[in-house]
Amino acid sequence: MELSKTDAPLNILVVGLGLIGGSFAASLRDCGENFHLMGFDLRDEYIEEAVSLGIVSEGCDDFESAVSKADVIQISVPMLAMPKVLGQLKGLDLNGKVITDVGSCKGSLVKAAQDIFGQVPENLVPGHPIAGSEKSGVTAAKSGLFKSHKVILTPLENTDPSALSLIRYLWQCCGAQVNAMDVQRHDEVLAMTSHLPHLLAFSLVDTLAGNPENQDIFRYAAGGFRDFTRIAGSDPVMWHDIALGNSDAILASLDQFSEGLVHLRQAIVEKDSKSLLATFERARTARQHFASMLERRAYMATLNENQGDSVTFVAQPGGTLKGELRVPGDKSISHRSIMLGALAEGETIIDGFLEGEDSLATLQAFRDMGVDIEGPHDGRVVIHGVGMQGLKPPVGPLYLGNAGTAMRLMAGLMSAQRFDVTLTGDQSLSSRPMDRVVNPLVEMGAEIETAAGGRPPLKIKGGKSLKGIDYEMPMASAQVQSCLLLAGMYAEGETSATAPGVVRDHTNRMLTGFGYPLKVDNARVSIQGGGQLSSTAIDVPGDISSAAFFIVAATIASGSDLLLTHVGINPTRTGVISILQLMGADITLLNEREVGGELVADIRVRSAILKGIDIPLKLVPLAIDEFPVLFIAAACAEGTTTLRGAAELRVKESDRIQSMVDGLVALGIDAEALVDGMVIRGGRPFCAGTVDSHGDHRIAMAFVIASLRSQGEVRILDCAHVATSFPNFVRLASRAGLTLSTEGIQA
Ligand SMILES: O=C(O)C1=C[C@@H](OP(=O)(O)O)[C@@H](O)[C@H](O)C1
Ligand SMILES: C=C(OP(=O)(O)O)C(=O)O
Repeated sequence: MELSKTDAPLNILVVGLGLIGGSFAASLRDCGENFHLMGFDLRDEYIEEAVSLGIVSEGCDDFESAVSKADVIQISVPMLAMPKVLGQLKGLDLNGKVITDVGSCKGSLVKAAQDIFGQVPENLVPGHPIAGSEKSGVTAAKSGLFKSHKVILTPLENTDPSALSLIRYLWQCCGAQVNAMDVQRHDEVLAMTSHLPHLLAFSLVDTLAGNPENQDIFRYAAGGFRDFTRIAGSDPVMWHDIALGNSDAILASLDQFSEGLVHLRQAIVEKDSKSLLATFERARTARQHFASMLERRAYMATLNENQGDSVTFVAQPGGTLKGELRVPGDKSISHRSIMLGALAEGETIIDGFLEGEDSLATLQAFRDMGVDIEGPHDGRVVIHGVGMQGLKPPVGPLYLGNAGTAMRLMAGLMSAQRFDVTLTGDQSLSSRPMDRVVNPLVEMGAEIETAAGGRPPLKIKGGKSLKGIDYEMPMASAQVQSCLLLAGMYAEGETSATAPGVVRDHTNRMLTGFGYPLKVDNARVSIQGGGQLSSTAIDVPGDISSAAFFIVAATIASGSDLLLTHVGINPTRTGVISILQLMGADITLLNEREVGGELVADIRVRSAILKGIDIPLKLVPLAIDEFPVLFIAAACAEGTTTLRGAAELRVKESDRIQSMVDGLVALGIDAEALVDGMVIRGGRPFCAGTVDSHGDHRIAMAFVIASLRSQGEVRILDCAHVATSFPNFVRLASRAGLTLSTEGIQA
């Protein structure tokens, strides 16, 4: 049924003028469309109130005549009263009308409709708005209650598509985000996310209220009690109906919860600190992960909802870098350590793990697939590996936040599992190309559905047998090569991936560390399927990509002398050092050593006068993540610096060529974008100004470094994502000698 383009209004009858029914009517009244809103309720005073508040324009006390006038009938009565209303509707002419409801349990509604009508009518669209309040009644009704809230519709196979689109449209008019879901899935999900917490709140308050000390308990109840029990003020009749209406799913989730509680109790009895800390930490990270997943944005931004993504860095001009710093763990190695540790037999202990959002997203994804992971606690993570075939199907999509590495590498692993998986990410990741991994994986026998243009989400079918391929990669990407090697562990025969040039080789090194053999022949890496991984200990060195900001900082800030300790100097990652040395930088590697298969050194940097260069093509993949800050170095160098062969920069967390050119120009630098690089004519100071990081962590940090040579304050917008790779950047930068503050929330 389409909304007609005639002047006649659409007649909408709301049956049950409580909080939800009243708010539905009020929201439609205010949306500017041509609706005639009618209200029916068994309580006359509710009808009168709804009319006098202007929530409906017609109060109806005769059900039959109200239904005869209605085009849409919205049933908003308590769950257990639904069958009665459906029974009354059965005897009436419902031709051309659309019926919908707002009940919290869809299974019982569908069953009642089946019992009453013989089969669920095609024009019945079951619905459930995920919004409410602990207040009830028509006086609590509020236009805007559903704005930006989710509404779940659970159409059946025989549901009339035009009825479904009309109901979808009405909820959209209320400002809601409408999703469709299977009836059973809806009830299971809601049992866990809504029904269980409500029952717990009711039960806790009831238990404490029965305590003889209750006066004092309630008088001194602090924030935790208030937060936890707010929903115990909800409508008892409604929750009685829900408890009985969705009893199977609720009992299952209550049992699961009770099991967790018994565990927790036991840990306290036994003074088992390890178990208590592990539970609390798992819960805390999961809470942060879910919060940002729901918002599809950075964790830090969700910590303070009022600030949204609007974290601004404010960097004051000048500064000198002195002393010693240790940057956080390597992001590439951290991702891989979780993946291989999870699939290994036995316990893998990781030290120096990067507690940044990207690697935490990988960690959470493996927890979601049933892997028991302790920590991170001061960089230590303990993974109880489940073996090559031990992952379990996750209950929902795996959310990978901002992390391209996580999505591309996991695409390889997930293509070989027995179950279906969907990989999703935030706005930035959702716009990055995935066909570079999807195409060869499909060639190996994987089945993967992407969104338009080969973008995420990736819907990966389980139960496929993969076959080894010999793949010539079109771009120098470690993510593509690693993805194919990981898939290759599960494929029949040999899988080879040849990169056009040198790419980072952490996967090769780590596979060797886990006892999985592979052949490396220059840029061609081959792996034989069917092997095993044996757990190991991993010491993650500091991330040279994070150290790069301070290497450039100490180079361009006069009088600096900085020591960066325990930094990974894997030769496939040191392009930034080679390029800066070609420009004249004073960088010395001290105390070079090998730690767990990776080279590590302390890096001493003293200020130097830089000159512009043509960046050698062969160094480009070895410095691919460091170009944002290298452009800052180039702006400080005398003469022209030219970069070519770096079109990959256009498909990182932002288009890093455009983001950097825009920012450099805004700060008075002569910079020009090329299709695959940039020309910078350097040697002048940056002027004061504001730049947009476009939510890209490396752009944000690069412009902080520019402030060392600026004539005034540099403001950098949209910096929350710095937490993806460098969670303590502001603290370390300030300690090293920059004057940096944040507006919004603390990074
Ligand atoms: O394999 C990895 O860990 C990474 C590879 C690089 O991406 P490409 O493979 O797209 O070059 C790099 O930019 C990314 O930050 C991490
Ligand atoms: C490109 C980067 O990471 P990813 O591809 O994992 O998002 C980066 O950290 O600069």
